[in-house]
Amino acid sequence: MHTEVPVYLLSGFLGSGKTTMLQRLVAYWQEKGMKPGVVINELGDVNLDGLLVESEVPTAELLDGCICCTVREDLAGELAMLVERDRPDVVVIEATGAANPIDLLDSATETAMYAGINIKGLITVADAAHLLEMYRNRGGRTYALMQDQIRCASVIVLNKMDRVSKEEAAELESAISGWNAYAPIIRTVRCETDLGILLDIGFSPERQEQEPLQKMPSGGFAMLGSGHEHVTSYTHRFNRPVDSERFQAMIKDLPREIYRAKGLLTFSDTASRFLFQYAFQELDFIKVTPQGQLDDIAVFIGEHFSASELFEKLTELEADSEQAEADE
Ligand SMILES: Nc1nc2c(ncn2[C@@H]2O[C@H](COP(=O)(O)OP(=O)(O)OP(=O)(O)O)[C@@H](O)[C@H]2O)c(=O)[nH]1
Repeated sequence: MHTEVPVYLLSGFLGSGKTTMLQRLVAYWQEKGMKPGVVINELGDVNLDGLLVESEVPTAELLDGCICCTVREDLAGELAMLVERDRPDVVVIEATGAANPIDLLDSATETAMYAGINIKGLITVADAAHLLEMYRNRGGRTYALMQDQIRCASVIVLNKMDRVSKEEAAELESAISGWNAYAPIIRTVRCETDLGILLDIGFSPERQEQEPLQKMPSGGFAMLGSGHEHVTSYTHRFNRPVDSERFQAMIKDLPREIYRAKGLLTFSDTASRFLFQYAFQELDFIKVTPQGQLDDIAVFIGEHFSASELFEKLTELEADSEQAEADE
């Protein structure tokens, strides 16, 4: 007889720190001698987050669409297959930052009916600085989506505490408690926290009995269902290595409507390849050695931005880099 596999859902707006949390959870379970499985959903058509998860971890990918709508049916199939094929002890599903968690919960709960899994609950990771800005300016669909993600959470990880003051954190916590009075709030930098405590306080059986997953403060549902058709993505495949400094200058100059970008790049002026991450005006690089043949690629995500303008800028960057190299 198989026991049910516990499944945790990981939500949070684009760039909030979900993959950072996913890596910590995987390491935590592995340290305990468990075999975790992961389901990764990306808006673009390549799995860049997968590069950050060790290759021996059983992984299912849902690319080029969002769990809560276009790849909804695939989630059920992929999750059931992962459980059947790899027999993980625990599964974590990382949704795209644009996912509406209610639809995600709905889809996962449906799968639970036949796939031998037990949905434990939802961890929502929030970028404290980004959320604060949205909270102060109020309004907009991004803000509504961030609130939805918090409303549905079993536990809230208030991440990027290095980017807000103590007073701002307190202001945020009081706003968050107004949206979700039940979920504990855990303050973190780079999602670093005692995961034993996080999983315990967020998902103990007593807690779930008192507060079923979909229970939200009254009126919560009225705000939901906004969808995310306003969020668009553009994927660029590079034809040649680009100059790292020119690339950074281009990223710094991106319009505000583009709030998230990530990709895998070969620079003309460095030896190794890099995974770049751009989230809410912060740019990060991680050295990577991808397995197999992976092209240089960048995915840009935002609201109502011009893909053709971006395409032109990137093509220009490639041409400039080629010229700079020829001049050397
Ligand atoms: N300053 C700061 N940066 C952080 C923190 N946590 C994560 N980051 C950085 O924020 C960026 C986005 O982190 P991810 O974990 O990829 O975020 P995500 O939610 O998975 O992003 P999407 O996959 O686009 O939804 C990366 O460059 C991280 O290194 C933090 O606490 N403080």
